[in-house]
Amino acid sequence: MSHHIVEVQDLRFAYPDGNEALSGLSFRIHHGESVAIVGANGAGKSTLLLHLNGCLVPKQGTVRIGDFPLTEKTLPDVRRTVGMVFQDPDDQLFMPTVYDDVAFGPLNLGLPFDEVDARVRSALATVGGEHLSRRPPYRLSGGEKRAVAIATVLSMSPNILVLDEPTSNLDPRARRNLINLLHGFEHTKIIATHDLDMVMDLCGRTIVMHRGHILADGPTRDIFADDRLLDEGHLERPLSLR
Ligand SMILES: Nc1ncnc2c1ncn2[C@@H]1O[C@H](COP(=O)(O)OP(=O)(O)OP(=O)(O)O)[C@@H](O)[C@H]1O
Repeated sequence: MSHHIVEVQDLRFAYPDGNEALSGLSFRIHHGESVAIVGANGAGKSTLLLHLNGCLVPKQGTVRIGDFPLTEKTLPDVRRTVGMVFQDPDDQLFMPTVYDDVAFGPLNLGLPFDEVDARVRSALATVGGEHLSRRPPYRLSGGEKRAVAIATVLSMSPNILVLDEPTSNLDPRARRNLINLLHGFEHTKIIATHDLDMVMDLCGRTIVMHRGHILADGPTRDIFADDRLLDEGHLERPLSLR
């Protein structure tokens, strides 16, 4: 597999109403990097992430995941490689029980039942959610739903984890647990977030988006030390740096 595990070149995207959300983005992310995507509301973060696991297939520009250019044909390969945790866990949980939700992906891969069961148990244990196994997802709290949504992705053993606003609506303890969990995930992580303190803690590299463009891409510490850049990107220094 290519060591440029994610490669985006001149990616452009407009929603059907003509709203241009991505105006020509290019970057490469290597295996094992932990990269934050930050920027004001409407900067294009979620739209970019949707292109990384093929929820949106590039029409202008290219996305490469490892050895595969992302096209309709390579979608199954890309989805096996990239695990996407959506902004709203309700978009990810739809089965009658937590167990069924976490088992859904591995079952679809055609894995034998024992292997599916082992993956479900391991993924739920990783997020501290074994006790939720038989519960209906719609009855869980926001933080519990988030943990289970992450388990549904971990059970697929992805090489790349893409998370959209993973700490939103989490209480401080749940947020800390999630950050610890993500520290333990050694593969590539790409995280869109407004939680700049989490970025300081977790991501060595930060990409700043502004109105569909990349405003800056570099070491997180350098980005957050640049007041002019923060101002231009409508961002504020993380609390831990004030
Ligand atoms: N379904 C849609 N139809 C039309 N325009 C959309 C749609 N979804 C998003 N947009 C627009 O695309 C642009 C980028 O939105 P996007 O959700 O990617 O931003 P974001 O950086 O993730 O924002 P936030 O921080 O608020 O989640 C915005 O101008 C937004 O209004």
